[in-house]
Amino acid sequence: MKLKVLGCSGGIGGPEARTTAFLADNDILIDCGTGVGDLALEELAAIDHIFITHSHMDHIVAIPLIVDAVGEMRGVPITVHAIPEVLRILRAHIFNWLIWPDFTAIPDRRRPFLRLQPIKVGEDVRLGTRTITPLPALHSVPAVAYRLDDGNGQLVYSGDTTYSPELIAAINACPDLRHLIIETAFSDEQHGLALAARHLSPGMVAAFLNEIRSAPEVHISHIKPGQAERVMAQIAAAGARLHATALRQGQIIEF
Ligand SMILES: Nc1ncnc2c1ncn2[C@@H]1O[C@@H]2COP(=O)(O)O[C@H]2[C@H]1O
Repeated sequence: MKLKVLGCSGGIGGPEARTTAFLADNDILIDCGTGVGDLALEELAAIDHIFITHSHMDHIVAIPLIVDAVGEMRGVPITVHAIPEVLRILRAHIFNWLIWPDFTAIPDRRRPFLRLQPIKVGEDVRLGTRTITPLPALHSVPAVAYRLDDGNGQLVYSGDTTYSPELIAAINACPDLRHLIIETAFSDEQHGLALAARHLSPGMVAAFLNEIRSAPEVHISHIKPGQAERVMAQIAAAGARLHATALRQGQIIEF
């Protein structure tokens, strides 16, 4: 599988700071932040599936815009996969005819532009040779991480999470973990905010990484704008067993 980082910043602020979205091959999005806005219309029209970690704006903002942009061009709906709590929030607060039209009923309910598909933690979703599995995460709103597997080892993406023994256990259950994309939203000076907003700080991510029993490449994502150097230096200084590098917008991970 080929994963292209369209955005991996914890916020906006110039062309290098797009919010989270990963393009898997050419037809699957994992999260749907502002990074999606850089795709051409033809690339947007090729997206059949969108997997969402949680309902926060920086991870969902492009869903309504994609559906409107390419709905007419496609013969089949775009399917948004998420846990039921997240789908309820999208229905109530986004596709409610007030913030955005309800594209699950456009042009009509039998052949809509958008389909909302509930998923469950631990249950595989198979798309051809690819398997995508939601894993437990712990954030300020209901959230999941994802495991991606195309038969050549696994990649785990944490989504937004604070320290989670359940996620650590799920990561340690991966038989051949090649890549771990893990968030570190805030610096150690903002540890209190990291706890309040249920994110990770460098000290917490080092403790998290020390619990991982395999040896994946570790990529740090979701650093808040302007904090990248400080956060990466603090992670290095924490001396975790696993070395970590900052995930870059535009980076391609193949596994
Ligand atoms: N007390 C708070 N709880 C949660 N989020 C907060 C709080 N104060 C500020 N925020 C910000 O609101 C943001 C919402 O998206 P994030 O979870 O990425 O990161 C969060 C923080 O940057």
